[in-house]
Amino acid sequence: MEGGVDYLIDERKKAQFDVEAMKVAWAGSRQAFELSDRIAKLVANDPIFEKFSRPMLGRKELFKNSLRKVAHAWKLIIDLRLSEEEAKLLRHYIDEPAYTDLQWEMFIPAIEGQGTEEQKRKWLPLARKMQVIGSYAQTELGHGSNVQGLETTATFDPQTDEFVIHSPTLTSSKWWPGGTAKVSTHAIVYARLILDGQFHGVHGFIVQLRNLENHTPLPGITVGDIGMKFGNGAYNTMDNGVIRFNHVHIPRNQMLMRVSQVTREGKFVQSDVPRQLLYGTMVYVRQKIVADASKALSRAVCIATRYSAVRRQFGSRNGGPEIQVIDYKTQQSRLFPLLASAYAFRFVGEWLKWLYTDVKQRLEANDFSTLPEAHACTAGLKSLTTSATADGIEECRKLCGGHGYLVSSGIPELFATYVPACTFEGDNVVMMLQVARFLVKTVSELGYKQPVGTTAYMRRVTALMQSNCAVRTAEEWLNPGVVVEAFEARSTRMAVACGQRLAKFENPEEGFAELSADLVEASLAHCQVIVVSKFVEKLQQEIPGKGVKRLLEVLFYVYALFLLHKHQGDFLATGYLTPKQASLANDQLRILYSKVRPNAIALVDSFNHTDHLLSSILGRYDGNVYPKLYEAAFNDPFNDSDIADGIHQYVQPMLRQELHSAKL
Ligand SMILES: CCCCCCCCCC/C=C\C/C=C/C(=O)SCCNC(=O)CCNC(=O)[C@H](O)C(C)(C)COP(=O)(O)OP(=O)(O)OC[C@H]1O[C@@H](n2cnc3c(N)ncnc32)[C@H](O)[C@@H]1OP(=O)(O)O
Ligand SMILES: Cc1cc2nc3c(=O)[nH]c(=O)nc-3n(C[C@H](O)[C@H](O)[C@H](O)COP(=O)(O)OP(=O)(O)OC[C@H]3O[C@@H](n4cnc5c(N)ncnc54)[C@H](O)[C@@H]3O)c2cc1C
Repeated sequence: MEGGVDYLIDERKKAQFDVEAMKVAWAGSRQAFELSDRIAKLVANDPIFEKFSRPMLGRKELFKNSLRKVAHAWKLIIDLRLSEEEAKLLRHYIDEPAYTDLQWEMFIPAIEGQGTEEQKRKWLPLARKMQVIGSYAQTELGHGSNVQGLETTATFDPQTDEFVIHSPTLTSSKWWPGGTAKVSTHAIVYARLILDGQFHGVHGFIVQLRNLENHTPLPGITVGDIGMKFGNGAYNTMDNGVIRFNHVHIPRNQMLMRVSQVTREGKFVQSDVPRQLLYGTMVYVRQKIVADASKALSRAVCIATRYSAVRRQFGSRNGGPEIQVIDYKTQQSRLFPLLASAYAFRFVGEWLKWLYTDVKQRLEANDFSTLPEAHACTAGLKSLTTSATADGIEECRKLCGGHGYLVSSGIPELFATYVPACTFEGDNVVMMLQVARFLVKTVSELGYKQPVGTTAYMRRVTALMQSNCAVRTAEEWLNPGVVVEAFEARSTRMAVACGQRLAKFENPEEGFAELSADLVEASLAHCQVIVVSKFVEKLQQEIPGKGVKRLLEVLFYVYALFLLHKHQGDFLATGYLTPKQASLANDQLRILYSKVRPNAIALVDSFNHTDHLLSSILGRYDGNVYPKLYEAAFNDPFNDSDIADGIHQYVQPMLRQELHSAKL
C-alpha cells in the first residue's frame, strides 16, 4: 500500500459521535461554523493565497508577495462587501502575519480605547478605510517589558501648541513595531510626557511617519527593518521596524487624551480614568492571543494525529501490517493531552472573550471595578496558553518523527510563526508575575474582603486548606466537582504559602523578588483553575449532537488529569493528595486514552481545518502522505537539476584531487 488513504477512511468509521455537531461545538454556534467554513473555503480556493512555497522565498520576494495578498484581500472585502467579522476571518485563513494585524488589532483598538470622542471621529474612519495605515510603537531597543522605563520623549512646546517627539539615546530607538519598517504611514508612539521640564508618565501619541503621497519618511524620522527573524517564511512576512525621531513636531491634539489631557497652556489634567487604561490595548490583544492559541495548537495536533494514524512502525505479525504509531500508549500519552488542551483553550478563549466584552462595556461607562481582574486573567491566560501551545507544537513535530522536521509537514513554519507569542504582548514570565501581584493582594485581604470573579473559590479558604481529597478508586476521579476542588485546593495552598513566606520579609518588594519563581508557579496553578473550571462550565451547557458531550467530558478529564499528573509534585507537596490518589488519577488517565483512541481522527476533523490552512503533507485530510511527500521532494526547485550549482566548481576538483589548481 503506497499512501495512507485507507487508514483514515477506516479511522473515520470508528467515531462514536456526530462530527458535524462537534464542528459546531468547536466553532461556538452553527452561524459561527458556517461563517468560518465559508471564508476558509474562499481563501483555500484562491491561488493568490497559496502559501506552500513561502519558506522558499527570499525576504524581499516574501514581503512583496505578502503586500499582494493584503491588497487582494482588501479588494475582496470591498467587492464582496465583507463585514468586519468576515474580514478578520479572512486574515486568519490567509495565515500570514502582515501590517494589517497591527492596523486592526492594535492601532484602531488603541484609538478606540484611549482616544477622546473627537479623536475617534477623526482617525477611526480614516483607519477603517485604510486611508491611513497605523502601527503600535511602544517597545524600544533598551526597554520592552518595563513600559515606565521607555525613553522616547514627547515635550510640549507652548509656543507652537505642539509636542516634540524625540529619541534622546540609541536605546530609545523604537524597536519591533510590526508594519512599521516599510508600510505604516502613522504609529501610536509611546513616549514620556514632559511639560515644563516635568515628567508626567508614559502616554500614546499619533505620529505620522510617512508622506501619504510618495511614502517617503517625513523629515526627522529615520526608519528601517530590524532584520530577519527566526525561521524561513514565518514572521518574516512582517516588517518589524526601528524608528528614530529627531525633534519631530506633532499637533497637541494627537496625544491620545482619554486618560489624561494637556491643555493649550501646557497644564496636565488627570481625569478619573485610571492610568492603567493606557495599557488597555495590550489587554485587548492578550485576550485575542488566548482565543488564537487553540487555533494554532489544533493545527499542530490535527497534523500529528492524522499522521500518527497513517504511520506504522514495528509489530507486524504473520506478514500483516505493522502497528499504527497512534496505538502506542506513549504516543497517546503525548498526543491526547494536547488534543484535549486544544479544546480546553478553545473554551477558555470563548469565556475570556465574553469577559473582555463585559469589561469593555463597563469601561465605556466609566466603571473600572473589574479592570484588575481582567488584567490578571488576560495576562495569566495569555502566558499559560501560549507557553503550552508553543511547547505543544514542538511536541507534535517530535510525534511526527523525522518527517515532522520537513517544512512540508507544516509544523516548522507554524512553530516559528507562533513562538514569539510567548514574548510579544508581554513576556510570559513578566505576565505571570502580574497575576502573582493580584493573587498576593487577594490572599492578604482574605480576612476581611470576599474574593470575587476567578478568585471566588478562595472564599472557601478554610475548607480548601484543611480538607483532603476523598478519592479511593480510579473511577472516583470521574467527577468534575472532585477534579475542580483538587485544583482549587492546590492553588489556594500555594498562594497562601507564598503569602505567609512573603510576610516574613520586612520589605515586600524584596520578598516578591526573592520568591518570584514560587510566585510564578502559584500563578500558573491559579490559571489552571480557571481553564479547568471554564471547561466544566461549558459541559454544564446544552451541547447537541449524538455523543458530543460524552466525548467532551472525556477530553475534560484527559486535560485535567494530565495536568494533575504533570504537576503531581505540587498536589502532593501541598498535602491535598496522597501518592495513592495521584497514582489512581494516572490509572484513570490510561483508561481515558483508550476512550479517545477510536475518536481521535474524528476529533481533529471537528476542527474543520482545510488542507490550505494546515499546509501540511503529513496532515492531509485524505491521509495520502507517502506519494505526496515523494512528489513534493521532486517538485522542490533544488531538484530542478541533477547537478547543483557549485558541484563542478567545488566537488569535482576534490574528487579529481585537483583542488590545488581550482579557483575557489
Ligand atoms: C499569535 C497570534 C495572535 C493573534 C491575534 C492577535 C493579533 C496580534 C497583532 C500583532 C501581533 C503582535 C504584535 C505585538 C505587539 C506588542 O508586543 S506591543 C508591546 C507589548 N508590550 C508589553 O506587553 C509590555 C509588558 N509590560 C507591561 O504590560 C507593564 O509594563 C507591566 C504590567 C509589566 C508593569 O507595568 P507598570 O506600569 O510598571 O506597572 P506596575 O507598577 O507593575 O503595576 C501598576 C498597577 O497596574 C496594574 N496593571 C498593569 N498593567 C495593567 C493593565 N494592562 N491593565 C490593568 N491594570 C494593569 C498592575 O497590576 C498594578 O496594579 P496594583 O493594583 O497597583 O498592583
Ligand atoms: C515578533 C514580535 C513582534 C513584536 N511586535 C511589537 C509591536 O508591534 N510593537 C511593540 O511595541 N513591540 C513589539 N514587540 C516587542 C515585545 O512586546 C517585547 O519584546 C516584549 O514585550 C518583551 O519585552 P523585552 O523584549 O523587553 O524582553 P525583556 O523584558 O528584556 O525580557 C528578557 C528576559 O528577562 C526576563 N524579565 C524581564 N523583566 C523581568 C522581571 N521583572 N522579573 C523577572 N524576569 C524578567 C524575561 O522573562 C525574559 O526572560 C514584538 C516582539 C516580537 C518578538
